[in-house]
Amino acid sequence: MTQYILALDQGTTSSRAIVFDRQGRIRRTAQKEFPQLFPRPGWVEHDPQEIWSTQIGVAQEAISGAGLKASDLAAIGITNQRETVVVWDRATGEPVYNAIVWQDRRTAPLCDTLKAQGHEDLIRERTGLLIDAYFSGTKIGWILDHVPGARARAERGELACGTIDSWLVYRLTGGELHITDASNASRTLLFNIHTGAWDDDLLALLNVPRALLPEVRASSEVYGETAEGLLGARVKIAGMAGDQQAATFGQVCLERGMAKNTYGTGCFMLMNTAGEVVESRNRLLSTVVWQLGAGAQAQRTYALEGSVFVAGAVVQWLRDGLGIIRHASEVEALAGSVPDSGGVFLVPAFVGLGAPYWDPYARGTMVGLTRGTTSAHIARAALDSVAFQAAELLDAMEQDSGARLTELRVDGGASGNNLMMQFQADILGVTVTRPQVTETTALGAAFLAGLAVGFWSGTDELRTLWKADRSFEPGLDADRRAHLLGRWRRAVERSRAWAEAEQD
Ligand SMILES: Nc1ncnc2c1ncn2[C@@H]1O[C@H](COP(=O)(O)OP(=O)(O)O)[C@@H](O)[C@H]1O
Ligand SMILES: O=P(O)(O)OC[C@H](O)CO
Repeated sequence: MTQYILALDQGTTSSRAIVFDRQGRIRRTAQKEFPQLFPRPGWVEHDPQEIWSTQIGVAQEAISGAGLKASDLAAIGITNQRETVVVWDRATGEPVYNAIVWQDRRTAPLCDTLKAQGHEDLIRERTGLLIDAYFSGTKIGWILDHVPGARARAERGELACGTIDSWLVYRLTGGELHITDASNASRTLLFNIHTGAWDDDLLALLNVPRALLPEVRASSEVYGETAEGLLGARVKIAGMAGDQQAATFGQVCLERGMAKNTYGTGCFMLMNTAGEVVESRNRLLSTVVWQLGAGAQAQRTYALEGSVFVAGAVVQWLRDGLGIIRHASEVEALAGSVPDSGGVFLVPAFVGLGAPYWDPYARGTMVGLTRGTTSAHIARAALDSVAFQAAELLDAMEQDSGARLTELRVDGGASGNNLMMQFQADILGVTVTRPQVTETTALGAAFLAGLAVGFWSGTDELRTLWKADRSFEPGLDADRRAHLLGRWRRAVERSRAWAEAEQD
């Protein structure tokens, strides 16, 4: 009997594969990092072949490491770094260019033009997004315009494009399926989140031929099987969602008003708004969090999202840029060696600022330094900055949704930092709860796949599988909280528009 689900989690810095059992517990994990390519300042690329080879490699390793065979798997679920796009030749499967990664800023000038032409309202209304180089649409246009012959080949239907989920399914099925799911499609700037279809006006605006695009499917359904010979037996591919949406599912935030925050490279807070697209007045995104059922039965659930570009990455900077720690895990002891940041505020706007500012020209800033400032104060300010950014997201989310949060569920690599999680609860004034399984992104993909093949009976069963590990209760009074947030906002103001000024 098939007792396991395999989740493939293709992230920004590594490919992971995790085997889950019926209790939602991890049986085996395999992970492999791959190179980040920075061909020019502000450009970030991945080699799509490397994405594929690391992903299939860890899948094989996880299955054999668990002492299993592919025939022991009930299904595979896929989750992925979002917005990153690949364009490839339909006949040969060869990419025509590297994957352009979500962090890549090369299309910022084009986005400025689209904004100046007044397209922001149309885009917000149809896609729930705003105009920013973060999303896939302008990246696809860039590849078509810069790879010789690509636009003509795309128009003749010879090329295919897709986010990383599409690319993996295409390769897993031996080129049989060219599909995506609604949660990934909703990050492209080309997808109408109300109708659940690619939008001709947006395709025309961004000059993307329809023939390039994948078919949009539900997040939980049997799409097909892995190709013969790939894993030893053919396995059903039955779940697909963008990583932040999958984490929301893995945290079983299934009710309206429930929210999760994932602390990885960046930090992404999503609040379930059920069947309603809530229009943000605070520059948050509205996004499809998952689609269950297809065709006339399609049921799309939406979320408000706040996207912060630098969270755990600020700790990497302390390690690699400043050299004040050797391992990310050392930051807690260093930051905990002082009672607070000693008045230092660090705004990690290394690649501009995401929500709610969306300022591509902001840059990192440190204020409040004195002769008494030490590396410990800087480490503390770095951890505080992650919590302050999340607090601004929650504030915006509560205003937009009218919901008052009682608990924030947290996950991701940096959520293991107890000092940071305690400060997060303090500065939010809300209980912060960490589950036993913090690999909730992969768990969510497993849940979506498992539901489609009847491995789990339904969402009620999933609710029983989620278990809290530790809760952090808020301990700051409201005045102190408001004071610290006020100072943080002053620091943010000092970081804004810096790169723009430099160009003048
Ligand atoms: N103890 C810690 N405290 C703070 N940040 C940490 C800690 N351990 C790891 N991190 C950060 O967490 C991130 C890795 O988390 P992960 O969820 O694997 O990210 P991603 O999926 O984006 O690659 C890194 O940016 C790292 O600096
Ligand atoms: O790969 P991660 O975990 O850094 O997530 C990246 C996000 O999906 C970008 O939108």
